[in-house]
Amino acid sequence: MLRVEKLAFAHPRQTVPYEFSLLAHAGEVTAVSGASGSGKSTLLDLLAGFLVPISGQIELDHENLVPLPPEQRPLSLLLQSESLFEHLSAASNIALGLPRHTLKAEQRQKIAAALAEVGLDGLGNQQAGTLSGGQKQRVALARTLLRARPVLLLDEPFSALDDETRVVIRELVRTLTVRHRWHTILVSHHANDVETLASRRYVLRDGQLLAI
Ligand SMILES: Nc1ncnc2c1ncn2[C@@H]1O[C@H](COP(=O)(O)OP(=O)(O)OP(=O)(O)O)[C@@H](O)[C@H]1O
Repeated sequence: MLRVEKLAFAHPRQTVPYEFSLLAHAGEVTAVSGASGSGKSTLLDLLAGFLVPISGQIELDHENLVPLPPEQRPLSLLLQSESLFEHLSAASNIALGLPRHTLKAEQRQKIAAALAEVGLDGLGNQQAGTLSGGQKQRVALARTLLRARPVLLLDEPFSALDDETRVVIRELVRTLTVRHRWHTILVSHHANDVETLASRRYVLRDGQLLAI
């Protein structure tokens, strides 16, 4: 379980600090919605370690994550339009999720398995810049698979997709979350995404997360 407890933070000139508390379970999508400027990105930045809290806890299965720098935190971040290296192949982008010392044969096998799992069989050699928006999100999810980190942070991950692709990628996120027991935190303005995916929901209002 991911437990955020009274995590406090204030931006410069912010008079009343945020105080975030949240529970997210393995194998479930936990949604956070809220008005523009309510602090959703601030929450994700705190979880990812890009911002340092004043006080409070972030615990994953009782391990305190607050002292860990971003690269050592057991989480992956997936954004609206994924930052792939466009000149590299899909497979090379996915390989970035593997530890550096991984042997070539093992790399090939793991990349092929990840490509198959996200429905991109046979597209490993295609240059990332030539993939569709949905295919790019699949590549990003495949990279996340290989990173094998138990927390997935999603920041409006479906916003750049057309309606049909959105439904398919949403289902893929759900399937992978359940299969790999990820603690998936979805930040979204879209009621439909929240309705269809989330087991737990919070709304960010007046600097706090309210369970709804
Ligand atoms: N570096 C900063 N310095 C000062 N204030 C900041 C900084 N970053 C964000 N803020 C302010 O903190 C508040 C929350 O911003 P944040 O980006 O977390 O909101 P959000 O809910 O993600 O908004 P949106 O949905 O529009 O992306 C806003 O009022 C914003 O102006």
